[in-house]
Amino acid sequence: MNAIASAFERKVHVPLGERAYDILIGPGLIARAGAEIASRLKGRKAAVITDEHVAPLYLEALVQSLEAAGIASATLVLPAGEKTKSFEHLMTVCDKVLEARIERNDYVIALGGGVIGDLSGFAAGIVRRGVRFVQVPTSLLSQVDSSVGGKTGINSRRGKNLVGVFHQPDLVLADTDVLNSLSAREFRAGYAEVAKYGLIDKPDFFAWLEANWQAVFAGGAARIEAIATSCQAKSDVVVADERETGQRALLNLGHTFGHALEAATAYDSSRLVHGEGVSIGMVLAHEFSARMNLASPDDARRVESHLKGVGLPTRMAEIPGTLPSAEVLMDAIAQDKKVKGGKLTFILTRGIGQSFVANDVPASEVLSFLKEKHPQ
Ligand SMILES: NC(=O)c1ccc[n+]([C@@H]2O[C@H](COP(=O)([O-])OP(=O)(O)OC[C@H]3O[C@@H](n4cnc5c(N)ncnc54)[C@H](O)[C@@H]3O)[C@@H](O)[C@H]2O)c1
Ligand SMILES: O=C(O)C(=O)C[C@@H](O)[C@H](O)[C@H](O)COP(=O)(O)O
Ligand SMILES: [Zn+2]
Repeated sequence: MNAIASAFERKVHVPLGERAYDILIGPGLIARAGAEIASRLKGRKAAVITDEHVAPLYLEALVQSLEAAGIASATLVLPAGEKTKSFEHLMTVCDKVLEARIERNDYVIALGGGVIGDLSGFAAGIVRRGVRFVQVPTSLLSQVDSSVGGKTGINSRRGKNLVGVFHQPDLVLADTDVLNSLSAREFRAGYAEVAKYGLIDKPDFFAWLEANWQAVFAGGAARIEAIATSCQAKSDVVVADERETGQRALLNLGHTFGHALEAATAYDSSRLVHGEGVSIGMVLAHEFSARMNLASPDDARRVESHLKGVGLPTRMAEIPGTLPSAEVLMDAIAQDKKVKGGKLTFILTRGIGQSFVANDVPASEVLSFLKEKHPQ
């Protein structure tokens, strides 16, 4: 059992009382996963859930590392892509966890991106009314966002992430080596959520990204720095408002529009992936804020210029295929979990790094804005 950390490793602690946990970020963590889990937690059985892209690359190494630490594992390999966040696959995961006789102190381990993390975390939250959960995030998006904070769930045909529970992980192991096998498109999609933290309330981080994004894409110290800064930013927000009764909604910057676009493309990852929807959504949120005279249009131009510069889509017109009408997009927005008393909540901004939660946003303003921006 080798539990020696790399000199580059970073740790972010999420201080949530009895639900507190560590996020370890750095190279070589899959090989050390068994040792890290066994040194912190008691269970000796795991159900490892992964997808068909990640399994051939990293499943065996994880299973061996668990075995070396005395943790026996059952494995389940699911299809890759957003459509896997479904009731059908939730049943398959729950059944695998029960078949493997995972007890409450044993683990569900999610090895993969946010799709596998959200789905497996949901299963871990409901099987036996909650078993332990370890995240081994393998996409940039899952390392900077979805593995942290305990939001789990699946999509419904009525909208994105509409069925789920809060279930915090017990440990997050973000092995930065595995990002080298991620496609350029998926790396960019994850980067949208990194930029999001700057745009919420860290203007200096956004400026740092504008200057250093090429180093972040290249790997090495700048990448680890960006991941650790993102995890710390997310942890701070989650600790202040774990169940999104208020300020956690800031993490939804760009998501009200983005989620409507994901639903409008029927969660077809070949047309739009989550981070791309967030990129387009963040530009729309900045433009809408300018239209409401809350922010300067220059800020929206700056956001678009950076996201476009790294190769992300920033306009609805860039989504392949035909989009439904602005009215249909509004229907999806009406299902958003932030809606209160039928009134829309949006994350708007007064400028770069000055986002705020706006309740009671007039639906008529949003509709006419969407009609203006709609490509067809
Ligand atoms: N729970 C949360 O707080 C939260 C936060 C943000 C996003 N999300 C959710 O996360 C999902 C998006 O996550 P994602 O972008 O990771 O998508 P994903 O899980 O679909 O992963 C993206 C693609 O990359 C592949 N992949 C993952 N790691 C790889 C690796 N190391 N090498 C090669 N291929 C790899 C996957 O197989 C998949 O094809 C969405 O469903 C979104 O709603 C949840
Ligand atoms: O953790 C959060 O809170 C977030 O909003 C993070 C988002 O990046 C993420 O996409 C989340 O799944 C969206 O949550 P939802 O409640 O809008 O479904
Ligand atoms: Zn997101």
